[in-house]
Amino acid sequence: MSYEKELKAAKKAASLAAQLCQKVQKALLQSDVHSKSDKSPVTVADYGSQALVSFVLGKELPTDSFSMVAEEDSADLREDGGQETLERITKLINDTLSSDGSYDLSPLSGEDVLTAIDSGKSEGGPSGRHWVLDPIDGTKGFLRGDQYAIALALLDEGKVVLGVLACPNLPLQPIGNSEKHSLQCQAGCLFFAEVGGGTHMQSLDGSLSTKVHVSSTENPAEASFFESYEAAHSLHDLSSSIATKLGVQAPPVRIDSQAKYGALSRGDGAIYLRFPHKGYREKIWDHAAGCIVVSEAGGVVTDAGGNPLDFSKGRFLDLDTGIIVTNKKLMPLLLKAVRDALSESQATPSL
Ligand SMILES: Nc1ncnc2c1ncn2[C@@H]1O[C@H](COP(=O)(O)O)[C@@H](O)[C@H]1OP(=O)(O)O
Ligand SMILES: [Mg+2]
Ligand SMILES: [Mg+2]
Ligand SMILES: [Mg+2]
Repeated sequence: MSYEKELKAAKKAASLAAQLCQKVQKALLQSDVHSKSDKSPVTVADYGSQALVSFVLGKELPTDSFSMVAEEDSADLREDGGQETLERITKLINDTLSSDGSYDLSPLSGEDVLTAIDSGKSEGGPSGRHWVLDPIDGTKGFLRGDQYAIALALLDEGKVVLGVLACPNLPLQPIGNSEKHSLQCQAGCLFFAEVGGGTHMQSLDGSLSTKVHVSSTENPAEASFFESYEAAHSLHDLSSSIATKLGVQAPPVRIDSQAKYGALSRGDGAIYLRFPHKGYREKIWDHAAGCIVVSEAGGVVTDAGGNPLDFSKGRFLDLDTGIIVTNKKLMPLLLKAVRDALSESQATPSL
């Protein structure tokens, strides 16, 4: 089955959401940042991106029944004091839509925006089609002026069939350890993948796309690895122990968000290690788009036990310990290094 029209709609939605986020990141005001009940940050751009993606998918695919599993909801915006924030979000969306000019419509109201945000409340699951959206993945990176991604995927009967990653601060050229990238001179990258069709990358301002492939290295000594920038999101000591056991020589490349999956899909590094602190439950929107972008580029994404990620279980991933990503040749060696490091860390709980 081809998902051509769905992929076209997803690329349009993620690109417009990226424009909205870029606008906010350029003029970021502290008043645009709020704390959610789990103390994680959320900004007008997270809400605006979610509403815009929902709105664009509805416009581009008017005949499809619409179900979406997305990170944000409108509860905080509906509370006393949320009105001013909602007005900012509504203006951002209307400005983005009117400068794009694709749709002939009257401006959206605050109520339209709340409804669009709440269209992301689906539970997903093994049957039917569900869009899966992280409107800003890596909000902490976004606030620091670093990497973030708009991550949109489509689940069909429990499988990820397409994924789009808009990475506004990721340069088109390969990234490595040393460079600090300037935000001014870049258009950013759009990665997209459809099941059986490979992974492609283009610039967010619409250049021709190129097919990308993961690194083909078989030699761990030549492989560099990605991990979270935030130590609170992934155990850096454990990654370092895995990398040492594997024989990786380069220091970790630490960047925020699913931009790591995008960078990996074009061979910037060969490995991604993600080991959240005990008790953290991974959400499907944090991996669905990244997972297909890497696997269609020839990579493998599994949990720490070597099992493929199962996106059919609802809003959460139900997995063994952590997530690891690499190419097919390195995966057996990586799995062994992970097993060894994990059993050592259980013997030495400070790791
Ligand atoms: N305590 C946590 N541990 C692991 N991941 C987290 C935690 N809190 C939030 N996240 C999510 O992890 C992802 C970022 O991970 P990374 O470290 O790879 O940038 C984001 O999806 C972020 O959510 P959000 O979408 O709100 O930014
Ligand atoms: Mg968040
Ligand atoms: Mg996220
Ligand atoms: Mg998010």
